[in-house]
Amino acid sequence: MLLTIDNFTVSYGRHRVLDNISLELPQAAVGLLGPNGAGKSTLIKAILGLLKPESGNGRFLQFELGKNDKRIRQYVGYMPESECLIPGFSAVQYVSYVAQLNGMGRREAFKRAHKVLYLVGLGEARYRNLDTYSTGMKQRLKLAQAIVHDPHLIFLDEPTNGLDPDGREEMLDLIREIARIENRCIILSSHLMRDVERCTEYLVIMDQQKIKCSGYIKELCAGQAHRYRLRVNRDHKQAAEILRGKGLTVDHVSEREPNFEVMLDGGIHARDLFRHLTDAGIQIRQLIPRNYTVEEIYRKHVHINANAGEANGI
Ligand SMILES: Nc1ncnc2c1ncn2[C@@H]1O[C@H](COP(=O)(O)OP(=O)(O)OP(=O)(O)O)[C@@H](O)[C@H]1O
Repeated sequence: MLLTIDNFTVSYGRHRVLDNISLELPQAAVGLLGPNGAGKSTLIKAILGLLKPESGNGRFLQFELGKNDKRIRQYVGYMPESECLIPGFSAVQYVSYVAQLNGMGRREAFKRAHKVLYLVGLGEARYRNLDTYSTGMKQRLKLAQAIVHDPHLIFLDEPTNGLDPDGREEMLDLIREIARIENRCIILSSHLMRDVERCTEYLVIMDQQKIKCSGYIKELCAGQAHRYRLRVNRDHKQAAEILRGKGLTVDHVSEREPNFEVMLDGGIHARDLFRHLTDAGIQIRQLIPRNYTVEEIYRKHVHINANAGEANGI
């Protein structure tokens, strides 16, 4: 296990943000998904020892949380959501400074700083004063300081915040590249489903101070029992009507593609579909189990009000 948390409770004053949560994370690329204010950043800070839980304990690799904070931070990189840059520094000064804070010697720190700045695409701008950086460049710089000491686990808190669509795609590509490095795990916290879907394989959904669900995305999204996507050779709307007329549940009839979804339950078999449609001269080209999307999993666990769709990346 990468990380285990048992009965963590964290509050800001009287405001409880994590309520007795327990979690086990495998060595994987993990997506931490939840609406604004769900407690994602708070969880990360508590794991890093930046906030003290009122109760509970946990382990990161072989280290007990809360007792080995300095040691843990050598194995962990953190790209915070908030601004963490030092005004007046150049990028190379800043990143090498962070490397030294993580215990690296001065020479080695500068060497690594140059390397990671090239990796995140800031090689040409590495001597520039970071106050002159654009938002996209600052996000890349925050990523560079998180990986400079080659950590085992990298926390990425809302890494695409403030980026335009191109910048966002580039950042997600970069994260995927970094996550592919052997023995490297990431925990990507976001309220944007697409970011999590693009970069991670294991999902944790948080809402209202609780962990609502966790598991490998593949398993969470595995086929819904009885629900199939059906593609036909022609006139799929007529095909859908025919099956409805036979008492089957049909929905998601596509406007553009010749397909729709059908439930095979209550004693109805695939052969019945073939029979009903062949009688009307329509052939079935494909019949495949329909998987959940991450969005559907999310909606199952998190109440989304009508105006929050955009904020949740839906
Ligand atoms: N320093 C603080 N003092 C008091 N309350 C805080 C503090 N930091 C966060 N909170 C509150 O704790 C709750 C959880 O905040 P947190 O930042 O952990 O959520 P989040 O899931 O990371 O949200 P976002 O996606 O907006 O970053 C929110 O209600 C927030 O207002």
